[in-house]
Amino acid sequence: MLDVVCGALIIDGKVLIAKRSHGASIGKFEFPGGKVEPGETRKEALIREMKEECQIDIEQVEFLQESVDENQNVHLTCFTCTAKEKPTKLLVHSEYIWTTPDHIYDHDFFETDRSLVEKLQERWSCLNEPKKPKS
Ligand SMILES: Nc1nc2c([nH]c(=O)n2[C@H]2C[C@H](O)[C@@H](COP(=O)(O)OP(=O)(O)OP(=O)(O)O)O2)c(=O)[nH]1
Repeated sequence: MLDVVCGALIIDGKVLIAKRSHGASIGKFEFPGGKVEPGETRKEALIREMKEECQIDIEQVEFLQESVDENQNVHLTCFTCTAKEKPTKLLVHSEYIWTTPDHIYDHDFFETDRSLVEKLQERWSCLNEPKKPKS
């Protein structure tokens, strides 16, 4: 089973989806991410993939949901995360779209991610609550 991690990057009340520019699923939208390498934790893998694919340092990395696709033989783990800066350069994707969970499937997005997107919808209002100042 392929161990894959992906990141729902949330900035300014929107989540990033990215279009694959190569490989088997070219043209499909996904959450950026990739395969976990030997010796890495899943969180470490996501931090590395977000740096490689989007040139950003992610923060507040929190487990969201996992799913198993028996057909593709993929175990997918999704984390929510944020960053100080939005990615500016397209490195391995051909397009970035900032959207909300309700509109992710307006695009040709991985069906395997359905349960991840549902969990993101459930958590969305919490994730976007303004942070209370510390007293
Ligand atoms: N990144 C990512 N992959 C996903 C998602 N949903 C989903 O089924 N996948 C699948 C597609 C691929 O079979 C696998 C990820 O493989 P990949 O080829 O992107 O991984 P990678 O970046 O490490 O690959 P590589 O090009 O370095 O070999 O997981 C998703 O939301 N994000």
